[in-house]
Amino acid sequence: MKKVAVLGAGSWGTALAMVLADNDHEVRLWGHKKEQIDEINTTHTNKKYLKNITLSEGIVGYTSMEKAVTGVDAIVLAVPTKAMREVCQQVKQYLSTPHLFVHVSKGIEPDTHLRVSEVIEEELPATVREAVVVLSGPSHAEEVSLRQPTTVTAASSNLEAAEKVQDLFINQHFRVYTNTDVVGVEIGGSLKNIIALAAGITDGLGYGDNAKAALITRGLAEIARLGSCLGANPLTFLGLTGMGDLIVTCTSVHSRNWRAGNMLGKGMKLDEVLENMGMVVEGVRTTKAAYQLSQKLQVKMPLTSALYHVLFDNVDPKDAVDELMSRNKTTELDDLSQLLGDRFSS
Ligand SMILES: NC(=O)C1=CN([C@@H]2O[C@H](COP(=O)(O)OP(=O)(O)OC[C@H]3O[C@@H](n4cnc5c(N)ncnc54)[C@H](O)[C@@H]3O)[C@@H](O)[C@H]2O)C=CC1
Ligand SMILES: O=C(CO)COP(=O)(O)O
Repeated sequence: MKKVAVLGAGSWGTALAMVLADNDHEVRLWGHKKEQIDEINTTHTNKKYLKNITLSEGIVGYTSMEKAVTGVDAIVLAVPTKAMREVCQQVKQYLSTPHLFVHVSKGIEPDTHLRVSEVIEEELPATVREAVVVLSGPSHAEEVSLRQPTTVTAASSNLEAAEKVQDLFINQHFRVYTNTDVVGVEIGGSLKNIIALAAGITDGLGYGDNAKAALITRGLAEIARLGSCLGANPLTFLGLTGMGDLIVTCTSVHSRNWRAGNMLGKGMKLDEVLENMGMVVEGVRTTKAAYQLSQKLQVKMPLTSALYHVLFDNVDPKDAVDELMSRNKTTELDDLSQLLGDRFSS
C-alpha cells in the first residue's frame, strides 16, 4: 500500500482517486473548495463532477495541501492546465525531498507553447522532483468511476518511473501501458481536444458521420505533423493517446470539448458556452497554443486554423467548414507518409 495525494478534486482527480482506492492505496484528495471537500468527507459524493457515484470511504478529502502531501509516496496533479503553475508553486513549499509526480492534464500553454510536463519541470526544482510521469489515454471520468474497462499510458523518459506509475494504477478495470515518448503522448492528448471541439461543431451544424470520420483522420494527420516536428515518434499517434483518445473524445457525449463544440455549432457564443459548462474545456486554450505553434513552425494545420478563427475571430462555423471543403486539391499521404516512411524504410 502506498500513500498518494491527488491534487485537484474535479471529475478526473476524483475518478483517479477511486482507481487508487480500489488498489488499496491511502488516497488524499485535495481541493481548494471547502464545501466540496466537506461533501467528499461526509456523504462520500462529489455530485457536481460525478453524478450518482458513491466514493470509497478510503478516499479522504483535504483542504490543507500541506497535510495532503506530507509523507506521501506519489503526487498526482489533476488540475486544468491553466492552474498547473499555481498548484506547483504551492506544493513545492511543503516538500523537502524528491517525489514522484504524475500529471493527468491535457493541454498546452498558449504563448510559452510548453507541454504540461515542461511547465511542471520549470516550476518544481529537482530537489523536490524525482520524476514526472504523464498518465493519458481514452478515459472519460464518468466511465472510469463506474469501473468500466479503460486503457491508458504512463509515459516518462524515465521508464522505471513510468513503471512505478503503471503499478500504482493498474487493475482489472484500468489497464496501464508504458511509453517513453513523452512528447507524443502529451501532444496527442492535448491536440485531440481541438478536433473534439470541431467534431462537436459539425454535429451541431447537423452534419453526419462522414464529416466526423474526416475530422478524426485528417485531425490525426495534422496532430502527427506538428507532433513529429516537435520530436515525437509518429507511431505514438496511432496508439491510445493519439487515435484512441481522438475516437473517445470526438464520439462521446461525455466529452466537455465535444459538448462545447456542439453548442457552438448550434449557434451559441463561446463565452455563453464556457459559462454553461462549469467544467474545464481544455481545447479552447490549446487551439490558441497549437495555432501559434503551427504559425511559428510553419506546419500545415488547416483544422486547427479554422477552429482558431471560429473561436477567436468570430468566423461563422458553417463558413469555416465551407472554406475547408473548398481548399485547393491535394494528395492524402503528403508529408505524413514521409514521416512514417522514414520509420519503415530503415
Ligand atoms: N474528465 C475527464 O474525463 C478527463 C480529464 N482529463 C484532464 O484532467 C484535467 C482536469 O480535468 P477535470 O478534472 O476533468 O476538470 P474539472 O473541470 O472536472 O475539474 C477541475 C478541478 O480543478 C479545480 N481547480 C481549478 N483551478 C484550480 C486551482 N487554481 N487550484 C486548485 N484547484 C483548481 C476545480 O475547482 C475543479 O475541482 C484536464 O486537463 C483534463 O483535460 C484527462 C482525462 C480524462
Ligand atoms: O480526455 C478526456 C477523455 O480521454 C476527456 O475529454 P473532455 O475534457 O473533452 O471531457
